[in-house]
Amino acid sequence: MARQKQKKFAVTQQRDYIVEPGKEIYESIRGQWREKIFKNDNPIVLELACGRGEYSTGLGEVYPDKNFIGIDIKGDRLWYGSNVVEEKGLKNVAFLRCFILDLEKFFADGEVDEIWIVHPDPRPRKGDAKKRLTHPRFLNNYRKILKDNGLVRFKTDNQGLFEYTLEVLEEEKIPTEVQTFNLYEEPELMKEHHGIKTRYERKFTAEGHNIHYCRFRLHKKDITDKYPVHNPLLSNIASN
Ligand SMILES: C[S@@+](CC[C@H](N)C(=O)[O-])C[C@H]1O[C@@H](n2cnc3c(N)ncnc32)[C@H](O)[C@@H]1O
Repeated sequence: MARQKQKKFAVTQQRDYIVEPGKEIYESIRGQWREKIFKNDNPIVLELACGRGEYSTGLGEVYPDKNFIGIDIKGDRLWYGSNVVEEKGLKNVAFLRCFILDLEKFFADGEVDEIWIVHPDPRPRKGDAKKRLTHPRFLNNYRKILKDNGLVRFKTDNQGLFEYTLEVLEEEKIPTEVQTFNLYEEPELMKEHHGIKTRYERKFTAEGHNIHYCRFRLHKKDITDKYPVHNPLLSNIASN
């Protein structure tokens, strides 16, 4: 019932900082986030698979001199996060509703300074490896929108996904700056998270899962044409 109400609210109320299908700005925002949404020149940080966007709103409060964009395909979750933005009066937090593989349609080359990937779906089936957000084809896409040497932070409760990610990074010759299988035992690394725990993290820790965390940097020189490129001028946004 509450979920239905939220969806109705989402289509009836306009919020300028939510970029979603049906809005004119949806197709013209590429390369213009600072100018059109944030009206400043500050760094842009993405939270991928953001759900309710706890990192965007939490970090947005801690770092008023950075811009945060929570990205997810599920609109009702973004609307939950947008209520937090309204309550806290945050001017540096926005949301984008799109598929993560389509990031290139919405961000220009080098427009993004940093990426957080927070508890994405683990996709444990072998045949689903291509859908994992740390599969090389996703890393390739992140390289295109990140500035050179841009930072990626990855957090998951899922040991299989974490091990898979470390394997991918090793194969791609991407060194991790830090990595831990139990973040909660690393007080220095915990500081980077500012006490923020997402809805899924609270659920997973209550079930006794450890939280895994690593960060690494991606270089433009490693962009490959091995994976199909989304051309924002050619692809149809509605065809997701
Ligand atoms: C397990 S939930 C985690 C949500 C949130 N980060 C948290 O920790 O509470 C994974 C989220 O990723 C989103 N998601 C999964 N694959 C996606 C994709 N390819 N593009 C956009 N969103 C995606 C889902 O809609 C879902 O909200």
